[in-house]
Amino acid sequence: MSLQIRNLTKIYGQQRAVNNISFEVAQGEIVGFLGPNGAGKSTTMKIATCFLPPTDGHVLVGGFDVVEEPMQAKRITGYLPEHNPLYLDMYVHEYLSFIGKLYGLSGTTLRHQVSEMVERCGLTREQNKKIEALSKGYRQRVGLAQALIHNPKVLILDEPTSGLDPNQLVEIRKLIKEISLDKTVIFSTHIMQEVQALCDRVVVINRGEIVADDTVEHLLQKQGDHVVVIAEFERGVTAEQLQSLAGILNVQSLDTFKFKVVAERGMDIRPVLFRFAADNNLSLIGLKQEESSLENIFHSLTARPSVEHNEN
Ligand SMILES: Nc1ncnc2c1ncn2[C@@H]1O[C@H](COP(=O)(O)OP(=O)(O)OP(=O)(O)O)[C@@H](O)[C@H]1O
Repeated sequence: MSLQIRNLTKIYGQQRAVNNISFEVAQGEIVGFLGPNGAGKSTTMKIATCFLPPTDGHVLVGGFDVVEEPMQAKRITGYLPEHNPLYLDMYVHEYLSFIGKLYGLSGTTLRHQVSEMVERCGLTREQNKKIEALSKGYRQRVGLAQALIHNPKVLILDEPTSGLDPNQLVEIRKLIKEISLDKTVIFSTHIMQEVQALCDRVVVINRGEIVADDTVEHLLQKQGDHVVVIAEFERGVTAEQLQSLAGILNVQSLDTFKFKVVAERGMDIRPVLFRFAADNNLSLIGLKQEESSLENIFHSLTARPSVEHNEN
């Protein structure tokens, strides 16, 4: 079952938080939803899970429109909201049963689903504890277990690994990978290794607009079309001077005398910069070629200063 976002817009008061975005997550795909703080990820996810109405556009979950057919859409959707809200007074087992009942499960089916989720999410030893007594990582597991209790076909996870320690991070990622095998999954994150570890595709949103929708492999290849060098001089150089050197496509100022220099693939611009420094009697105090990485791609796609869209 797929998730389709079609020309979706959300306006809060004066602010256009999501601006006419469209993308699709196909059945069986795991898609990473990336973007800087305030880009519109949670808003999109809240609309896709029927927690917020859209201002305009449509979201279809397994073909069901979340505004026209919310009950059908919710039945096949599992949602882990940002900050993982839980009833801390409840016991793990009791809480999962409660959520299962909300989804209409009862009797043997309910008992079976609760035990299965307790086991799959590694909660066997914790199931009789109160949620308030659990560590952050185990609370996150409870959050995932509740999202999965009704065996949803579509999983929507909002920052499922935020705030976890490195060990828990690896475990929760492994768990997401396992449970995702037969599901359509979209999850938001700020961690690029996570995207590389888990995703088939990434959708990047910036200031409410989609700025990339591609496979991780493609994005890395695209960045590989250019060579990026960070050059730092001791004094007296301008971006314009560097820009005028042969073979250089673009120069971005990072600090007073520190620059990000972009050239075409296959060209080593380090000797050019070195000669420029020697000819002008300048000291070059740093010269480093950057590896292509998702971090760099994310940065270049979303680096513009955050300006809020206003409706007037
Ligand atoms: N209920 C609300 N009322 C008014 N503005 C809101 C509301 N919820 C979100 N916003 C604004 O909409 C924009 C998008 O917020 P959203 O929470 O969707 O971003 P996000 O990409 O999930 O960010 P983060 O990575 O920080 O969680 C932000 O500028 C935010 O302040």
